[in-house]
Parts: sequence; structure tokens; C-alpha cells
Amino acid sequence: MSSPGDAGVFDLSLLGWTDSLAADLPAGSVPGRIAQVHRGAAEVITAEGRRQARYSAKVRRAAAADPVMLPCVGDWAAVRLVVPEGRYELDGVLPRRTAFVRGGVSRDVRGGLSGDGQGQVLAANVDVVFVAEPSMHGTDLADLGRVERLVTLAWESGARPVVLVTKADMLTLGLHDLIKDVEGVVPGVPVHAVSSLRGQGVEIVRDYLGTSATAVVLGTSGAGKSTLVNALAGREAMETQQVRAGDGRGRHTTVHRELIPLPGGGLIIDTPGIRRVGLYEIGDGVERVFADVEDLARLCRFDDCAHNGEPGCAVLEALQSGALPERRYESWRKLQREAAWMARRTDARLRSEEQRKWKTIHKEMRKSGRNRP
Ligand SMILES: Nc1nc2c(ncn2[C@@H]2O[C@H](COP(=O)(O)OP(=O)(O)OP(=O)(O)O)[C@@H](O)[C@H]2O)c(=O)[nH]1
Ligand SMILES: [Zn+2]
Repeated sequence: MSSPGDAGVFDLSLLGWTDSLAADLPAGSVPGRIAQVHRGAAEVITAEGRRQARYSAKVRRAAAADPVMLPCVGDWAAVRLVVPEGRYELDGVLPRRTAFVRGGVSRDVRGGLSGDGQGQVLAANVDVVFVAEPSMHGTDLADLGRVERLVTLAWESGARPVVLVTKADMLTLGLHDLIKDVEGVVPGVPVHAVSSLRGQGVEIVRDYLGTSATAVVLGTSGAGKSTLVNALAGREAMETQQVRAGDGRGRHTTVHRELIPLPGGGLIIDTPGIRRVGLYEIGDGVERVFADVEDLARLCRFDDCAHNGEPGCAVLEALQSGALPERRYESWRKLQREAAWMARRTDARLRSEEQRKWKTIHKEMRKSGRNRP
């Protein structure tokens, strides 16, 4: 059996290729899924196998004007063979269904924000986001606030979140209660216990990918992301912290992003530390994760209640009665502020600009494809 990535012909639908993507492919080019990006070139998986493809002048110009236009892991690219030279050229990126975007934002340990608001796409065309939260992290239990934050981010990317309580073997007593607590803070999102070390829950994770879905794994450093990816891939696709600890360079986080085709179809993108990833689009991520709090807020006497001591504030009442835990309230406020901050800074401008650019680029791609002999 040939598998994606081996030389030889294989089925692109196992990489997520669809008819609707095919409709956007310019004439004269073949599709390739970007597995890794380098400076000025990308490694793409095509029906013929893996190829290095240099960016065309058009792609370089577009990326120079706006980093959001840089090809990224998970993108579907239009690849052409440049005949006299015999090399491959990446001549365009097909429209993205979903995207993880870093808004040029850096975040200090206390959650402060700074940055220029310039977008950068970290991963594209992701269907499922696995939020990996270790049952035990050092001596701490799973961090519910971190789960809320990452699930919010997942919703905003356009993909579907699934929470995995990883390293489940480290917590035998109380695991059930912990899962219940996690379920309680992300309404409507499936939560599963996973131990990659023992192989527990790995099949459930695998099932989310079917034959052609693409997933990313988000989570704090040491959450067991690489170990899970390796368990899914059935091989050492990613270096884990243990492996790295032995190489003399000491412990450090995963630094590169790579799209890894899994045996039997489906793909997974291992992401480096997500601490710098901000909420980019003012989507409905916060409302979805905090649906219970948002419901309360609708009961406040004033429509524009800031939940800051106004009379008849249902949120503060719930807080005082203990129905709404202080931790969750604070988490809600923080993520609301963050989303609002990003929205003010970049969202409207970037979104409209990006849409406009995609339109012209695809018009050009189609035109140049048709005119080519
Ligand atoms: N007990 C237990 N340990 C695990 C499990 N999964 C991973 N670990 C250990 O946790 C440590 C961190 O695992 P990694 O997979 O490297 O974590 P990561 O999330 O990829 O970390 P970064 O690359 O730094 O973001 C390693 O020592 C793993 O062996 C598990 O299911 N159970
Ligand atoms: Zn209120």
C-alpha cells in the first residue's frame, strides 16, 4: 500500500482534497498539500509524492505585501513544473477553509498583550482541534482556565474543538471528577481521557480524523502533544521531551510545524508552543465557551450592563450566590477583553483586505491558467 508522502501515486482525497477545492485549481497546475515551509519554498505532497516547490514571483510579492498571504502548513497549493528547468514552483494558495492566525501579538506571562497586529497564519484547513490538557502538570491538576482559552481559540479558527485530558494514567483517583469539571467549562465540546503511554483513548482520537480530516494539537509545553502524535502516527514522527533531553541540548519545545499524514488517512499538525497565539477574529469563541455566563448576562436589567456593580446584574448575583465560580467569571472577563482588543486592532481591516486580495489573486490565477498554451 502506498501511503501519502511515499514516492508513487496515491489518493489525494486521503489528504483532504475535495471537488470544491478542485474547482479553484488554476489550469496548468497540480494540487499539493503543504507539509512544511522553508524560506522561499515549501515541501508539498502531491499525487506523485513529496516535492520541494519554490515560491513564484507572484506568491513572493503577495507575501511581502501581507504576511497573511505567505503559504503555510496545511494550505493547498497550486504547483507547476517549470519545464525547461525541471523544478517545481508554488504559484498560489487555494482559499483557506479555516486558519489559525497569530496577530503579531506577544503575550507576557501575566496575559498582557503587545504587538503590531500584523497577522501571520500558523496552520490552515484544520478540521479538528485537539486541546491537550494534562491531568497532572508537575504538581498541578489540569488548568480549567487554559482549557477555556484554547477552546475559545479553537472555535475562532473555524475548526471543531475536542478536549483531551492527557497523561490520564497520572491521575487514577479523581480522573472521573476532573473530566466532569472540564466538561463543565466547555459546554457542547467532547472531552476524553487519553494516555498515550498506555494507549488509552488513542483510538477515540484517531476516529475523529476519519480518512481525510486534518487536526492540530494545541496545549501547553509538556502536555504530551508530540507523544500523542507519535502514538497516532505509529512511529517517532515528532521528537518528544524525553528524546530531546538526551541530546545534550536540554529540554526545549517543539519548534517547527509539520503536517503528518497518518496511516489509513487523515493528517495531524504538531504545533510549537501556543503561548504566543492570540485570539484573532472576534468570532463567537468566547460566547460558545461561556454560553452559561452569556445566558446570565442576557438576564441583566440593563442591555448594556458592564457587570460592574450595576443594579439588577444577573452575573454578579450568580457570582455572589456561588452559582458562578469566581474563577470562571474572571476567565470570561479576561478572554472578552482580549478578543475585544484584537478586534479593535486588526480584525476588520485584515479581514476585508484579505478577502479582497484572495478575489483578485484567484481571478488572476484562473486567467493566467486559461491563457497558457
Ligand atoms: N505518564 C505519562 N507521561 C506522558 C504521557 N504522554 C507524554 N508523557 C510525557 O510527558 C513529557 C512531555 O511529552 P511531550 O509529548 O514531549 O510533550 P509536548 O506537549 O509535545 O511538549 P512541547 O513539545 O514542549 O510542547 C514526556 O516526558 C513524555 O514522556 C502519558 O500519556 N502519560
Ligand atoms: Zn450584568
